[in-house]
Amino acid sequence: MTFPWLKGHGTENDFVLLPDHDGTVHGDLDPAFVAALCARRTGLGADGVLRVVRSAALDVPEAAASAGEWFMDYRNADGSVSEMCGNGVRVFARHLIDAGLVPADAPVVVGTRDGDKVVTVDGDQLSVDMGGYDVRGTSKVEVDGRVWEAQDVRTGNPHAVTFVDTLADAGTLLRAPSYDTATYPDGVNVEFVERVADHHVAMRVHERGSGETRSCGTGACAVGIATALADHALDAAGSTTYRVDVPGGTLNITVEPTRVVLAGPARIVATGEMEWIA
Ligand SMILES: N[C@@H](CCC[C@H](N)C(=O)O)C(=O)O
Repeated sequence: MTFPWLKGHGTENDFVLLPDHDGTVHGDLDPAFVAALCARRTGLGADGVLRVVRSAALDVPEAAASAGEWFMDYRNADGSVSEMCGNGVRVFARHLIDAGLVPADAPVVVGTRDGDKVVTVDGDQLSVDMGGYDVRGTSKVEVDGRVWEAQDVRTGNPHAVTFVDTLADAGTLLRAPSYDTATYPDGVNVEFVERVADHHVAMRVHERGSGETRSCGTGACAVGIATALADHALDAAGSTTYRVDVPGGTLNITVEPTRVVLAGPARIVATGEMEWIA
């Protein structure tokens, strides 16, 4: 059986897109198949999979509640499900526009397991209103025997944001940092943040289900929120913007009291028809 696929990325957080408009091609999307597709040496290689499916064709409550025609069925590289992917939803919207599945001149509503997200396009920048966030307490994360305090920030999915002197402190990140399983019973994405200048930071991330990646949109939002709060930077209008450099590029994060907006480039780089024979 052959089926369509695309490859895309947002600041080098890369995805295989699987158009499955009526949910008839990939069934429930087998986690083992996702992991095989994403494998860097033996598959196509990706940080995750974005299944492109009509909300009406997917039997999950968030799809039933969505006002958007299209639902981003997101999976991590190990096949696990996550609630949200900030870079993924921007790449997803890029595809919908390029493929003529939505009008190019209007905001794109995308259903996700974290609720509907609205993506707008301005030149090569795609911005997504990520909606509300939740700042909780702190816990510890550990890498190679070094322990840091981490801020618990929820941007649809769980994040532990750690400020370090230099990003090299995070070591090779070949294995997941240790974290407090009572705080994060479902696992966590861990961000390491180095200050660069006023309203400008750099980060590395170890993603739950995908390992170290070159960028993480929800993670950059969590970093923007944690840094803005640490800096008491919300201005009189209650809004501030941080530049967040990731290994794969630059994202801009606007933090407001009740929502966060993620902006950056998102590209489709290849498209084709696949026969999976592995
Ligand atoms: N890279 C994504 C986040 C993907 C989900 C994450 N690994 C999780 O399990 O929560 C992004 O751009 O936000």
